[in-house]
Amino acid sequence: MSSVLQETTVSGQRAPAPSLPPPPAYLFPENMGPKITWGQNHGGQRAEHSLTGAPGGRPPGHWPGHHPAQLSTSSGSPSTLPGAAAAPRRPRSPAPHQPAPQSLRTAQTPPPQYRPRHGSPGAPLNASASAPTAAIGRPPGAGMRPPRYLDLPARAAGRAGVDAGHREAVHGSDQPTDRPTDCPRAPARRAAQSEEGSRSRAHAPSNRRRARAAAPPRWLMGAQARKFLFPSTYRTALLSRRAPRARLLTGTSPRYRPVSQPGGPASAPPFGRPMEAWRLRLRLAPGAANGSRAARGSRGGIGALEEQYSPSRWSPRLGTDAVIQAHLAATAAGTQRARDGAQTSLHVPYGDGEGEKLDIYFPMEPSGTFPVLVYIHGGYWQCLSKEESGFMVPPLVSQGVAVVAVGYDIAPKGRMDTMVLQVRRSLAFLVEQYPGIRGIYLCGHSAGAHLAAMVLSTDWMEYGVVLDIKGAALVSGVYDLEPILHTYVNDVLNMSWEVAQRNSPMLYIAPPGPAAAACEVLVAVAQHDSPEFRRQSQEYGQALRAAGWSVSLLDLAGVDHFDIIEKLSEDSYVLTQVILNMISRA
Ligand SMILES: Nc1ccccc1C(=O)C[C@H](N)C(=O)O
Repeated sequence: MSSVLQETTVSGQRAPAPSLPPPPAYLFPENMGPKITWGQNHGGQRAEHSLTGAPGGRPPGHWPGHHPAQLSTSSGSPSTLPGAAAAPRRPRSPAPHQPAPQSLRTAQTPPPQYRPRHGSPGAPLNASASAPTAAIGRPPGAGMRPPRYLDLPARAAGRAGVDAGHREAVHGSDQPTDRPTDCPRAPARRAAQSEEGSRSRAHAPSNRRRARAAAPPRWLMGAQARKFLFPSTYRTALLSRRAPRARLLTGTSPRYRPVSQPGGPASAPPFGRPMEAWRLRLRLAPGAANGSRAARGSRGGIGALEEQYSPSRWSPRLGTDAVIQAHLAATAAGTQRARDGAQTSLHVPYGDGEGEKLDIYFPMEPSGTFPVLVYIHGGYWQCLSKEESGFMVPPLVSQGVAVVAVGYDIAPKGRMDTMVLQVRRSLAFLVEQYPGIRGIYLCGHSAGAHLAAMVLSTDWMEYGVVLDIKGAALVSGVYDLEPILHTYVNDVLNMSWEVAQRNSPMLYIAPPGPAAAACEVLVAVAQHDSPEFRRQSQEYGQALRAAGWSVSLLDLAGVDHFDIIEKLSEDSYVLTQVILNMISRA
């Protein structure tokens, strides 16, 4: 691979959309004024190899509203992925779905009139490594480094404008983006619809009635699905209702022994230990109990953690709800296109369970044997399905690679242990049933990257097969589940601390076995993933490498948590090319 260091991100500037009827502001609190993007320079990063632009020769700004694909990788050393502490976010577009004239500009610094909404995208992945507060008050012999994610307040110091961004998000004069769309197969939502569908609609506000003509009404959805899919809308309600999570978790985890609650007796720390500084950060600021946003918000503690684990809040492209809707739409449409264009075997059962099915997309010109890319979808273990998991098929099948989209039982039906087991079993099934497979490659996104990483740490003896995974692309994944316990994501997953531990690939990194010695692992993360997601990828990649795996860390510029994977539907996307390269090299 040639060695070209990227210099600048060229960005498209969107014009303000023509005036649209104003929606109730509370529906879309995240959408703010005109959108400007700016890029970042990864100079100074030790990059073994890197790519710039679209391999297909498309001009910068080819993807509507996207940066040209850029990638910098670091495969030779456990170096830090480049951050972009100086690169602020662009404010919201009033109508992101409007065609955007691409006036190109390069910018190293943000225009002064724009404040970052969530601080620094692409913040250095190791920003907290030297946080001096980390060790304060640690009891002697505890021998335990506080989890990095609890350094959020310290790291938030570099996130100028977070609070301001929140205030703006809540009180700003917002403009509509897209209507809410559905997660087409989300069981929680389906159940909610059948359960509530017969209720009278007379109580629906009239503005929602209008939206109903084209989209299922959000008030018919179950609370969990609503919260998950429309985080910005739900957030306000959530803040006023929910008990502080730190309190809910107390006692469940040895690493999370209760801290004294606000107003509680500070002089009587639980378990007779002095209170540790990092635990104190789990305390909600005074006033949290009455649900004030300022108290629970983004200044640290649980509020900051939830923000870090809400990928939609970090996208510079679209508002929180809109980016999720766009993701659901893009993945579903892409899958439909793939099914129309490829030879398939759909809904092949790999187990007895209803959800234990997989879709196979065969290569265009099948030869006797072919490599297979097994795709494991994301959706925070509670959304999406294999029905939205074929969008990356066309560029792969045209190059002689089969694709298998694995279905698994998402929460609440599926528990974490079950999901991991199901995905592992699907792999065992494949090698048993299809001896023609010439090499298995994994690709997982987000929660799917977590599951793929768990597959990497499988002892296949237990499954009675010899499984030779030749490569894995782990895209924007979560590899340590413990922080998830403290966020809304666990409301549906309901993981205990033990479950989170035994399903954290970060804690089960074994040296590659003889079969895995040649396995190449790509750990990819988006520039506009949250610092926590970026940290997780970096630390997992480094840990794998330290254990002897062959790892490439990929920091993809100009993409967020969602389009980092959506764009696998494009031949010219840099990650598509990297994956195809990985497969052809083996
Ligand atoms: N990964 C997803 C895939 C599909 C639909 C939603 C998600 C989310 O992660 C939603 C999360 N509540 C967020 O704030 O981004």
